[in-house]
Amino acid sequence: MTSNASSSSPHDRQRLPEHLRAEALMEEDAALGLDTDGDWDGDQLDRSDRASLRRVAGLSTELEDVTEVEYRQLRLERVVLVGVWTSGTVDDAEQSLAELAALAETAGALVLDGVIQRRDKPDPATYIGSGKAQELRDIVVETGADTVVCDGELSPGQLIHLEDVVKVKVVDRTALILDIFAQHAKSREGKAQVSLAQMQYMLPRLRGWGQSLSRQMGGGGSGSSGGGMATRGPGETKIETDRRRIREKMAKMRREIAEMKTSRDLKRQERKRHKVPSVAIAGYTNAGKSSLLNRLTGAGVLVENALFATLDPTVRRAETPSGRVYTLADTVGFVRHLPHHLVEAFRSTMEEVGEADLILHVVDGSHPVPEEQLAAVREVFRDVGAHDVPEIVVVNKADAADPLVLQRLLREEKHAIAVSARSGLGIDKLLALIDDTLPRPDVEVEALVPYTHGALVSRVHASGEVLSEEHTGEGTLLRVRVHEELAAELAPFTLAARH
Ligand SMILES: Nc1nc2c(ncn2[C@@H]2O[C@H](COP(=O)(O)OP(=O)(O)OP(=O)(O)O)[C@@H](O)[C@H]2O)c(=O)[nH]1
Ligand SMILES: [Mg+2]
Repeated sequence: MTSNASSSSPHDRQRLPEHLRAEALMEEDAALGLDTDGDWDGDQLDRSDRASLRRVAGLSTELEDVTEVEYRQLRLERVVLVGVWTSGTVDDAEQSLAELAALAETAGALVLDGVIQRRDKPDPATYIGSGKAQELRDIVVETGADTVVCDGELSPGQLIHLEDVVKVKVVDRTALILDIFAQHAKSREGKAQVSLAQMQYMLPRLRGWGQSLSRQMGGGGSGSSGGGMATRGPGETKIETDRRRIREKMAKMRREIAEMKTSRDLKRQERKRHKVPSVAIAGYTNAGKSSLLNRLTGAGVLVENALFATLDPTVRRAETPSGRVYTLADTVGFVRHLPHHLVEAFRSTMEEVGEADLILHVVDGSHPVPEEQLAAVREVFRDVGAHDVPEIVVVNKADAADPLVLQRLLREEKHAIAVSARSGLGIDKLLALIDDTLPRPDVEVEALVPYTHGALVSRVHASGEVLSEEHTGEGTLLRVRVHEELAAELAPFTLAARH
């Protein structure tokens, strides 16, 4: 925990509504004198320095037990963000950092500051370069941050070197996203997928995270504060045992995930056999996918102004205005530079998208450049073989969007529609569009089904399209459009059929 004995702990503050949180932050900043005018004397530096050293001591990240890998929480509290800006405009770089800030907040952190460093490429040793690392150390001291979050994936070596300079914990974007996923996964499968990805990420970094050990191995006789921890002699062997046990655990987890996938595949095949068309809602994180699912089906799915609120695929039954039944699946949100381990771990979940009959690609219309989100998501579509599924671009949050951005999107995207899951604007049109785009059952049948065959009539309702229905003395007179299999079952009662 931090050593700032302020009245409200950072944890209390995180649960406040956003606007209040900002106020609370300002209050505390004022109380700590952080809203400084640049006045800085040696005494202050000394004091903060001591304070921050205490923090480091409290942040032992050494693995006590292999199970910690699974349950480890980053426990981010007060963070400073740092990005390396290698290409693109300054706007791009700032947006990327703003997204990192949103990710950090989602993980429960308080963002104190963010800096961008212009470089041709990240520094191989310290990511931002040793001079900048020193400046970053100053910012860390000044703000009282306990963690630095880097906007990229750092090598184990970069993490260690940067930690050595800034003297607080350094994590990268990948670790942050993994942490959010770990907090949000609910189902057994989701949890297993996340811990597999976490272990994969941790494996080469075990030494880096066990800070004292890394110093000992690399730094020689620096005699730094970590030396007293009980990892000296047999440290190397312990790490090796840890690695082996993690590998074994990973293998076991892979098998479990494969089994869970099998049972999900069976369910999906079952739906396919019944020819129920499937629609997948996919898109960038926080675009409003779950809100749209709720709006379209009345399902009570968790909606949160947080990234990656949804991690487990939710499948709901829905009906088109013409009464055709289809399944509607909510999916994991995507984000730029989704950590490779996660794409791998969630491949099976994302493959559902590839097998859908239609994708509702939801994009946040109130974002300044929704095109970037569209492109990032399509990259993942390509990765999981979902590029040839018909797609409707659903530009959501039309209520809050810039009309010019909306116009631009609707012009650029051929199969697009603007809606607001919140206000309901455009939802009727979207429902009609889904109806038009979903594959049609292909046989039109007229049949008189006796009342003793009520179940057959229900199935026609569920998977076919009922054009007319009349209850006569002899049974239900149906004019319907159904797929071949059902047409065969209706055959005994058929009056007329045409293709
Ligand atoms: N203004 C506005 N806000 C919306 C609309 N639809 C959703 N939101 C808000 O956007 C935020 C994210 O909504 P979700 O439905 O959780 O988004 P999601 O795409 O499922 O997000 P993840 O599951 O986290 O990837 C919530 O705060 C919603 O209230 C809309 O039409 N207009
Ligand atoms: Mg969601």
